[in-house]
Amino acid sequence: MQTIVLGSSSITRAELLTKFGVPFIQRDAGFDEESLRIADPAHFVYHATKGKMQSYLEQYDLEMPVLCADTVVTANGQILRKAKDKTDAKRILEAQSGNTVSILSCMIYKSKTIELIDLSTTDYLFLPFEPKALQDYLESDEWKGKAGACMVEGFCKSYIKEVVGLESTAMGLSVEKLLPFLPQ
Ligand SMILES: Nc1nc2c(ncn2[C@@H]2O[C@H](COP(=O)(O)OP(=O)(O)OP(=O)(O)O)[C@@H](O)[C@H]2O)c(=O)[nH]1
Repeated sequence: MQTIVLGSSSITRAELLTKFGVPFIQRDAGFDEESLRIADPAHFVYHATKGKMQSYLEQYDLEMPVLCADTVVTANGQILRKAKDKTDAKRILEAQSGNTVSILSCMIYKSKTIELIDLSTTDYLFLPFEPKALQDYLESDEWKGKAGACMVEGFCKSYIKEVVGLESTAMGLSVEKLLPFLPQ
């Protein structure tokens, strides 16, 4: 399979590509999502991904195909981004405890011949987070750099009562949907 560029600084996205056997190099696309003033989660995650791709293409050519992505978590109609600090992480996680949470991931894959845009959602119904476990998670700092301070494969896993959608989407990259389009 041809090597692609992961235009993202995300460790989790790198781990997902590795898990699915996709050869890649990693470059930060260098786009500041904080510049976006968009309230709708789907619009936000699409324009953030588009911004990352545009920023990448201002710096690099398409000799190698490139993949950019963005992820947001929503609960009660609010966008829950990355937590600024532990207090913010507590607020964001408490908004998800015992609640229905949607995690939206958009990805744009671009080569010389094709462009794929995918926006997928994974919906969770979480049981209430146990207060001591939540406090331990907050102390762990594992929530840092994660949309919604959420780790569906980690802290949140034991609280999943119902799920509809891919785990990879919830972790930041719907790899299964990309695989059929990757050059062999
Ligand atoms: N491990 C883990 N990471 C998650 C989960 N949900 C979201 N993330 C990560 O949270 C981050 C969301 O922030 P983004 O702004 O989309 O991406 P980023 O990490 O800042 O990286 P860039 O693509 O360079 O912007 C991504 O790295 C996702 O992979 C999860 O359930 N588990």
